[in-house]
Amino acid sequence: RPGWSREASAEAEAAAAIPCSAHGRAFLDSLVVDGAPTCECNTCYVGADCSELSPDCSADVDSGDPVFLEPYWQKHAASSAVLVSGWHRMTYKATGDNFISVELEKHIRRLHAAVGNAVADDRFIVFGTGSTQLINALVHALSPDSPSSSPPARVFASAPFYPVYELQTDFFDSREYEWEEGAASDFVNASKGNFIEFVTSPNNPDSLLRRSVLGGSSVIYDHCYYWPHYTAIPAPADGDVMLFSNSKISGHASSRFGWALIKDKRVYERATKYIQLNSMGVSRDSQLRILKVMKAMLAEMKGEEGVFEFGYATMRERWRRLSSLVSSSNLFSLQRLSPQYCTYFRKIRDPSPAYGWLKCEMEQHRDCEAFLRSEGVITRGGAIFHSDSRYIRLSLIKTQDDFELLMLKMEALINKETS
Ligand SMILES: C=C(NCc1c(COP(=O)(O)O)cnc(C)c1O)C(=O)O
Repeated sequence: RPGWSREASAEAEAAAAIPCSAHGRAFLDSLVVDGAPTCECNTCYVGADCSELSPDCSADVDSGDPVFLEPYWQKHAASSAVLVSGWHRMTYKATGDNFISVELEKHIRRLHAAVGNAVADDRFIVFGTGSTQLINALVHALSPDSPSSSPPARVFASAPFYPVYELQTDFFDSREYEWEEGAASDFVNASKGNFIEFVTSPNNPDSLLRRSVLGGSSVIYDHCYYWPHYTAIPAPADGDVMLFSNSKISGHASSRFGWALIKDKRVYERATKYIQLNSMGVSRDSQLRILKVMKAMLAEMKGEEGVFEFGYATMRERWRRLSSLVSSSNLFSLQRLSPQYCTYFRKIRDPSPAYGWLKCEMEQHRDCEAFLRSEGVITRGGAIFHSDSRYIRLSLIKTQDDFELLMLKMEALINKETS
């Protein structure tokens, strides 16, 4: 079958060549008009080629949609592309047990070793459709496995926390576990009960490095952001249960790929069974694509062209600009982050968080989300993270257009309020 890939390659190159100004792109599966994929524009940009900026359009910094890395992959087009034949891996089987690609597992372990952000050697691994699918899988795996004879596990996180932990625990509503409201300190002295604590480090929404309040073996460490673009890596994470998401590493949230590193064999077996019953593993097409992306990241590791060097430079500059603007007025304040030694970069590195955790300091702006929305900035309100409505989260990981629009609106707002 020589030359069978020529048509697929030509199709992909043609879509990539469709001009969408610097404010959009066309994909192979974009909406087709007159026989060709159409441009998908960044927020507020319109027109066939995304070249027009809509007047009075709000900056949208609500979701943690990691598109800030798109330019990196456009620059590394050749090393990150993969061409899928029509007969590629049609079987349910993968090369390893539990629907796992052996090569992808190998590369994940190489990535942790190269970055030094987690102890992976004596850990089992479970793949998930996004780390989102693993959140409830791990709660199940850490809960009592005979709910009729033991009380449900008490699941909690310290505010402000990523709301999906509670939303899933309530939604799946099992006899094995239940969500506990309240501050972690409420539980520290409680003797009874099997606790499951979520510890997000760096945390979403405030990007601070965190430790467990309870300690012990039933802590789910969510290290979704524990990578050099967002934080210093002081030492390899060494928790019994650690959750990672490729969405925030390479930016490919669309491939829905995450993994858990688990020390205890029984916990690993229960999480694996959950994934088998829930989805029979992660799409093998996604595993193939993420394998190619990981190979590309590892090939450029520590070089000028590394994804972490690119990501850090981008996020550090965004934080520098935002924090400088915010400190120029007394309307707002941001979380305090200080430079810290990073074992990956082998230097003290500046803050470069994925999110700004902004407080509206004025009494009249108590509902900070509503105030900023009225000024043309769409954010995620603090109450969603079980915090005060005086706080809002600003996503700093979207496109450069999104960040520039945010800065434009914030500058105008600060100038107006302080003139
Ligand atoms: C997209 C967003 N969060 C993703 C996320 C996830 C889910 O990521 P996945 O794309 O499902 O792997 C898990 N854990 C934390 C702490 C997260 O922040 C968000 O907060 O806007």
